[in-house]
Amino acid sequence: MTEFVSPTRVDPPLRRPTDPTGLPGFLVRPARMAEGGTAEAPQAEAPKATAAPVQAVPEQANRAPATTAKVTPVQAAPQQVARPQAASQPTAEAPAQKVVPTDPPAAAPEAPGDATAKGAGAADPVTARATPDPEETVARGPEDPTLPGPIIEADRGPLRRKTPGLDGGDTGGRGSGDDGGGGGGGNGGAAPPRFHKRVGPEDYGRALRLGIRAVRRNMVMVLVLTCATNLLILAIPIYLFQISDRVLTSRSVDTLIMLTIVIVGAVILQAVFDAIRRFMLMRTAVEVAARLGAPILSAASAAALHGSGREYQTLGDLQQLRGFLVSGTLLSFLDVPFAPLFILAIFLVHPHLGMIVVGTSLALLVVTLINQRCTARSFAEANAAQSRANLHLESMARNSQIINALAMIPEAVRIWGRDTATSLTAQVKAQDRNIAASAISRAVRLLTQIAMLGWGAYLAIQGEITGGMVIAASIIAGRALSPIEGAIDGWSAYAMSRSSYGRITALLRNSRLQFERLNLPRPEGRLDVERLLYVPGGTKQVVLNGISFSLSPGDTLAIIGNSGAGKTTLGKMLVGSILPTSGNVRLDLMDLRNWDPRQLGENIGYLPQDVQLFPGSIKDNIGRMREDATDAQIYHAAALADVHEMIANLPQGYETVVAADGSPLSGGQKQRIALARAFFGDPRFVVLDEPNSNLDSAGDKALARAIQHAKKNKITVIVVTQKPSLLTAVDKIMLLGDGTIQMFGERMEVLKRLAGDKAPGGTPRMPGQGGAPRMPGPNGGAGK
Ligand SMILES: Nc1ncnc2c1ncn2[C@@H]1O[C@H](COP(=O)(O)OP(=O)(O)OP(=O)(O)O)[C@@H](O)[C@H]1O
Repeated sequence: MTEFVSPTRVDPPLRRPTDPTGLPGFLVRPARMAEGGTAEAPQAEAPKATAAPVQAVPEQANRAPATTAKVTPVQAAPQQVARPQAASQPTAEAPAQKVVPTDPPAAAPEAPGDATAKGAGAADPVTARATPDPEETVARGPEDPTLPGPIIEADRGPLRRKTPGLDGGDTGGRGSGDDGGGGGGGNGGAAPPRFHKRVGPEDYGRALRLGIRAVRRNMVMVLVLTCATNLLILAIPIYLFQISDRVLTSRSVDTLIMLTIVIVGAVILQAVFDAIRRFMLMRTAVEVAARLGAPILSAASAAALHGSGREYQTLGDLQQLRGFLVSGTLLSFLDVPFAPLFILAIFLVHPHLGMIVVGTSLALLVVTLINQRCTARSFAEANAAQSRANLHLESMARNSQIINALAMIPEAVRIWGRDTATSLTAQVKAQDRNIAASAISRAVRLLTQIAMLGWGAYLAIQGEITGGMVIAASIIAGRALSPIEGAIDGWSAYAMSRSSYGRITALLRNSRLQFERLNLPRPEGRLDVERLLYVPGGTKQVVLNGISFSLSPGDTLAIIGNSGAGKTTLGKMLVGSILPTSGNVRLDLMDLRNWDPRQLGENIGYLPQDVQLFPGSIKDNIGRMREDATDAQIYHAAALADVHEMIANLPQGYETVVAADGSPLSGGQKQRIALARAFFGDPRFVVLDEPNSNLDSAGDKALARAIQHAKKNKITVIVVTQKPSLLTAVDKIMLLGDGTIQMFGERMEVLKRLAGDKAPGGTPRMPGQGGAPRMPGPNGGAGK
């Protein structure tokens, strides 16, 4: 299975805690029924735990008093407690309605194409779990006083009870419709219930702090080793000094041997320490990349809600930072603080020589500062232009086919070349100055050594120091100045890494704290949209204005309207992929922003207008790249989108690998696989944006069946469409115009109002099909 970059949060597999097999619900159902009575008893005896979520939501309930009783999780709980008894009773009395669960192999050959059409057919895993099981009812006992609502356990989130009315499809319960849906447990059956493990909050600032702390911790050790290395560097000049001034004058072989042994030990130790600090820096770089990679990617994805996706480039910044941590430049920077120590040693040899080195160091410092000032802006320009070029490159890779087909290669290359050239020009400008600064610093260093030797010789002639001292001081001066020179050489790398670090910290610090959210019971699919306003960032264009409407669980709504009316934008907002400038989108009363994002995603299906599949197998794509997606769930979703037969005809079937451009699938096939992905896991609320734009008649039928299935299972569906054919499948229609609701109501009612603009043949003319639809008055029926 293709590895999918995972965010920092890792959710547990979608398995029942009591299900050691991990098989999907409908496969293990019979065994479960047998053990149901005992296995669930401990959970049923946790009334206190149930009380927690019940008390948690009244505030939400107050916001929409008219309908709270039906859908508020809080208030649904008592109903859930009562409902299974009521639901189980008729089922027990009417065993003929029981659907015997079947294995997928039995279902598989029959399911394609007619899985839904069979309705309550035994082979359909959807319906197999949709009917309450009398056996389970008997095992539990209809008089069971502890019958369930969702239970929130201390650290495992809401655990859905395995009662017929609550879990795994409660067609009976939901069929009545008026009981509030029983907490939204019904899902058509095949998907196992969700269990949400509570995980710590996604605090990017904390991840950054931990990353910095890891660097600091290692750096302390690296600094200790650097200190030791630099001290040991003094061994060679001292050795030279001792040889020339002591051994040669005393002609003592013993002293020579002793000194040589000591110096060899010091040099070996210095090499070992130096190697260890390099090892540590390398591991520090890896640790930083490992600690910050996932938070950066996660924060960049979150930031893409408001931005252009440019934040993804921050991962490149992390690479830059990692490279700097293992570079020689950093070692030079680390060695620079020890330069005063060497200068002190030279002072001890003779103050004049010390003064020469101090003067040189100051000169080098000035060169460094001038270099920094002269190159900073150019390096920043180079970075910015390189980012633009990279963005363009990514878009070229995505649109390679269009570029080829329309012979746009010269233009694409020109745009990339322009940004790259800007970047390179700025880099050359900065590097020119950098090279000049390096040359000056190197010349200064060499001149310093000449000055030291010359003046040292003079001092030796005057008898103030010995010849050995002159040579030793010259070597020490070289050691003192070389890290300064190295720092100047590597200034560009340092400047770029500093900018990278700035972008990383800005992203992680500015990202909204992803604090821990209560895992709610599975939503029923009630949607409340309140006064949505959307003005894209950096523009003054009002794309959506005052959009308010509500849908009950199981409602199907078609959004129609001319091109540019705001349909796609509204669809994106309804699934939380973009955030409104003001207003709220609530699923089961809770604002989308306040849902646990992972839980929300699992309960939402979305088919975007511009279908993109991930590079990976068809199986992975349908299963939303989840590692815990079961084969049964994937098959169920594929059967629902009627794509199983098409997949079966591919040489590798479900294991067929889809490339980044979607090949080898056709546009329609991609759309149907994306439809299967949208319905994967039986979400409670689905938005389909132009779902049939590429579909043939078979695809259209599959789509109608999927919508039918959604209706039957009380899944709320919104379809953005330009095609009249889909309107027959929906209950309600919304006409959007210039970002506002022009009409909203029951299908027939809206169609009648549109009928004033009839197309030949009596079909109401769709907006955008020539001629504007007749618009109602200012109070055009929009709203709840
Ligand atoms: N991020 C954005 N920045 C600027 N304008 C935007 C942005 N998003 C949407 N718009 C504008 O909002 C308007 C509505 O766009 P949207 O894609 O929602 O229309 P639509 O009704 O789905 O059209 P179509 O049927 O052609 O897909 C367009 O004029 C579009 O340019």
